[in-house]
Amino acid sequence: MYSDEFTVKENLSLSPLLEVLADVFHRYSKHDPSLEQPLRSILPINDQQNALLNLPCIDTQRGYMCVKTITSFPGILPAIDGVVSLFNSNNGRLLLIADAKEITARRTAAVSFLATKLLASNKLKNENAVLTILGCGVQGRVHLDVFTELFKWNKIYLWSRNMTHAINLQSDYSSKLNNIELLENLNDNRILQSDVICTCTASKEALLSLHQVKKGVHINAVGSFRATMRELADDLMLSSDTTVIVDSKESAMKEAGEIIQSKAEIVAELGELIENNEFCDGISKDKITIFKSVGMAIEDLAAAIVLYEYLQECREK
Ligand SMILES: NC(=O)C1=CN([C@@H]2O[C@H](COP(=O)(O)OP(=O)(O)OC[C@H]3O[C@@H](n4cnc5c(N)ncnc54)[C@H](OP(=O)(O)O)[C@@H]3O)[C@@H](O)[C@H]2O)C=CC1
Ligand SMILES: O=C(O)C1=NCCCC1
Repeated sequence: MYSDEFTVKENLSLSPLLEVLADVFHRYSKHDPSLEQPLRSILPINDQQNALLNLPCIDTQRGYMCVKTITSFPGILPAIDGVVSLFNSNNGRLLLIADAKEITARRTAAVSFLATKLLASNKLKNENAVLTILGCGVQGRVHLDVFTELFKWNKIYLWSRNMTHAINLQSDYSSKLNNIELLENLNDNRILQSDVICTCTASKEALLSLHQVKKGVHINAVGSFRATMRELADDLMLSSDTTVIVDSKESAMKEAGEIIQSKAEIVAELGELIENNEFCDGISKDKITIFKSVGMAIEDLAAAIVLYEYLQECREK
């Protein structure tokens, strides 16, 4: 079975995806032996900027194995291209090949939302909550999509290095959302109003420092996945007001520029927060929470399972 970009978009529902993501993140952080995920390989190509990535994992509890093979060519659109392959872990049969662009986009934004729910649930109870998205490429767009499908924000601010990209995104949403405003630069004081910020850029220099955000803000830092990339400044990473959570400690220490360069302490993995209300409730409202993701194979596995099982159900009807 092959699912193209359009099929993935139409059939990968967020609600079951969030459930399966929570389960695999929880089991990953518990070192559940039925879930195996080695470190992914990132093979740089010539100039060190482009890369071939391979992300495998096996989930014998659910009976699936998954491998995503993608290229990352920042600057050539789409920057990410490739496929996700899902197999049966009991008999080795290939079950599904799906477009990796759409799976990567949606599962990454869904993970950011899951982190926001766990670390900033108080913000999602506030009807005046403000969302800011930095970077209006594929990830910025899908973060806007997912974050507005799952929550009603009072105000949304968009910024992109190339302002036209932010204008285009605002305009594409104009029939659905009339509360989007543009930020012309990152010194704009309106960033200080943000309750949740998603940084979705391929930047190599910090875009956000401590003085640009308010106490109690939650940040999903999505963009960096190399030691040389970063979106957040050292003072933000190292402040005594900041709690840093990552998707995987092993991956973050190898791939997350902010963590490697600042040497910030990682307080926990996202999976450790699931079913741990004590930890989440214990984070003071004044704490800045940062969820730094680099991306993991189990996220693609979760998306491929949800998609495959839904498509099977449709076939059987
Ligand atoms: N954590 C995870 O799981 C995942 C992380 N990623 C990473 O997220 C980032 C965004 O991916 P994606 O949206 O697919 O890529 P796109 O190529 O679609 O978009 C790139 C974005 O980065 C911005 N950008 C690039 N360079 C700079 C810079 N020096 N300063 C500020 N902004 C910059 C661009 O701004 P503009 O267009 O306005 O110039 C654009 O908004 C990438 O680094 C990607 O590798 C991707 C998938 C999963
Ligand atoms: O997890 C992924 O998939 C990716 N992570 C970093 C950038 C490329 C895609």
